[in-house]
Amino acid sequence: MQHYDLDVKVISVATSRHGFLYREEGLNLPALLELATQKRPLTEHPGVRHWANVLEGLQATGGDVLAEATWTNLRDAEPAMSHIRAALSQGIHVITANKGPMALAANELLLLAQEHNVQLRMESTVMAGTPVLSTVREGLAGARVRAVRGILNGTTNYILSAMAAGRGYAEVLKEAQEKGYAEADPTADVEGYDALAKALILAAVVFGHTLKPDQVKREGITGVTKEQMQRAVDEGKRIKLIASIQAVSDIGSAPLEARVEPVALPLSDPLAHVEGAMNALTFETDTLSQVTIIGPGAGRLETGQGLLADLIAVAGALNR
Ligand SMILES: NC(=O)C1=CN([C@@H]2O[C@H](COP(=O)(O)OP(=O)(O)OC[C@H]3O[C@@H](n4cnc5c(N)ncnc54)[C@H](OP(=O)(O)O)[C@@H]3O)[C@@H](O)[C@H]2O)C=CC1
Ligand SMILES: N[C@@H](CC=O)C(=O)O
Repeated sequence: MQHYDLDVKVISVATSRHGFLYREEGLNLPALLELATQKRPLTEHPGVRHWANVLEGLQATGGDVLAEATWTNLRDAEPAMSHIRAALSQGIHVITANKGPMALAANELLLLAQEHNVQLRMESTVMAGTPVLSTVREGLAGARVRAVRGILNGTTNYILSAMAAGRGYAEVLKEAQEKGYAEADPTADVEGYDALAKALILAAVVFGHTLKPDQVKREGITGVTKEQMQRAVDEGKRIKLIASIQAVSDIGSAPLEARVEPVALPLSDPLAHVEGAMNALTFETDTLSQVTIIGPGAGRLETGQGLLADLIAVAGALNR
């Protein structure tokens, strides 16, 4: 991190099986990874304090930044919601890849961050490390976004791309899970809930609106048959899971119309050519017409990139 003049010390690590570990002088990450690989308790790391309960550990210790990457829960966003609320209330900056709290309560949590004078950043929640949210926040500052439309789930795009090449659904889903693209429960991917969550996050970040999950029309890809895929290919089309949001009128705070559904796209549509775990999002703006961002939408390294960019942004603000 020399390039950024940044010296990062990881003082806590928490997981559901190992609880919350803390060492003020910093943890030895290669040693922790080695323990995890050997399926040994992380408490074997020398000199750590330990809490079985993550929230108790967090409240008893502290730090500058919490990186929240527990599993995404789109029903009530727990346990991440409690972790994020606790950290922000303690004056700790939060960076997160977790879609649950951002989909259900982005505006409320951003307000909480503001009240405590800390940052809440969430780049990885939409298109993993591909910089969509920072583009909206910084690159498109001042432009009016009228609509967004794109491919927001890597797992389903990976499955649909392979099915278009003649492969079977179940085999490819297993592959997407092995590659770390799918959610802990892949129903969230294939039934369109993950793309819906990202649409809710975009509604909050791009349009400043809080949409509820039942305000988004949702259809996943489990109903897409091999025959439909083949027919689309024969007609020069590709079936993609498309998420779209648009303001219903041009007036400032107009309500939004949002949907997630499989669509047969003609090859003249750039989204038809987005393959595998790649994602893409087109912003319809008043000043630049269309701006499209294409990049990896899933994967552990790709998600880590988004968290790293958020961490560097938080550190940059701390150093000013
Ligand atoms: N993978 C991807 O492509 C992307 C993922 N994301 C999001 O990033 C997050 C992490 O993804 P991924 O690493 O793939 O997910 P995993 O399901 O592989 O890991 C989730 C982690 O959360 C830990 N955990 C669960 N409950 C708790 C708890 N109560 N307290 C502390 N830790 C807990 C688990 O601990 P343990 O190991 O002990 O079970 C596990 O280490 C998810 O929210 C996901 O939706 C976002 C964009 C892309
Ligand atoms: N399961 C998600 C991971 C990233 O958000 C996906 O497949 O896109």
